[in-house]
Amino acid sequence: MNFIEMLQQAEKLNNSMLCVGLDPEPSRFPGSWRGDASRIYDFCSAIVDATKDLVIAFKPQIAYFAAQRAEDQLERLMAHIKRVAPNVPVILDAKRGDIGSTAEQYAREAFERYQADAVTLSPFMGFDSIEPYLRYPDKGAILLCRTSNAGGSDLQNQRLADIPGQPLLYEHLAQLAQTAWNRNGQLGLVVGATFPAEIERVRELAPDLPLLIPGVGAQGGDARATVHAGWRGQAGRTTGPIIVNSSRAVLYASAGEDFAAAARAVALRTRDELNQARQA
Ligand SMILES: O=C(O)c1cc(=O)[nH]c(=O)n1[C@@H]1O[C@H](COP(=O)(O)O)[C@@H](O)[C@H]1O
Repeated sequence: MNFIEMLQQAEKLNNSMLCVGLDPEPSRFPGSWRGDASRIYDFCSAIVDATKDLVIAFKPQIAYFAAQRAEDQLERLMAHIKRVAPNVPVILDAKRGDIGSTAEQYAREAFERYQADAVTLSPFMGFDSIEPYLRYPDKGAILLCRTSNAGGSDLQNQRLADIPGQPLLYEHLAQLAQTAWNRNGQLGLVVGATFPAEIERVRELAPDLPLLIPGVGAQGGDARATVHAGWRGQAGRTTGPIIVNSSRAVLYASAGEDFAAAARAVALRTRDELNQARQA
């Protein structure tokens, strides 16, 4: 089963568009685990166990592991997710982007070492920096397009005068990902929940692609507006799935021993809020 099929299956099985982001910060761990980087696996696997029936995907952010010299714990966590939630795809958030020969190594890291089902990529270096990931036909490659941060506008909202129609950079990217770059149907796009109008524009330009939408929860993105802008059921359209990520709001819902139950409660509430927006 390829990444897109896995997404469709998990969406249906768990009735969910919610992705729980795994961004472990030891300083925010509960009780006696606080500050202890050796507990990263224990913390994340408890979150996975508590939410695995509520999500369309999990998204570990590699920097949180690498910064703590905890890559071995990330390997164990990936294996754990495959064991306890084999139907839930895992997106390794690494935002890689480099020349082809180096990209080959990053692709090996994501897909062979960590066994990720998809990886996030920065498309700034162009198609030959993306192509090595497309050699893994069952895997997904999700390109940054219109990111959730304020500085995303610095480049992504610039107009490209030399391209017919003079699109904004993020619009051009969405168009390329929907068409010429999407050789094997593996691509997806990142669009921030903090910019619903841009989600709608990307959805217009890339109707078939999965959209990874971070920014609900801690960054204040509106779940309802996100679904209205990006979900497939609107106005009779059939479009790719949306994967709405929340990390800190779920992970750190409680600083006490009840952290996993509290994470589950927030994940459940967010999943239901997203689902309700499909009806309204
Ligand atoms: O690619 C991403 O996942 C990403 C893209 C983007 O535009 N904005 C963004 O916040 N992210 C990631 O999504 C997560 C958001 O975390 P919270 O703000 O805690 O929900 C972090 O892991 C970010 O690195």
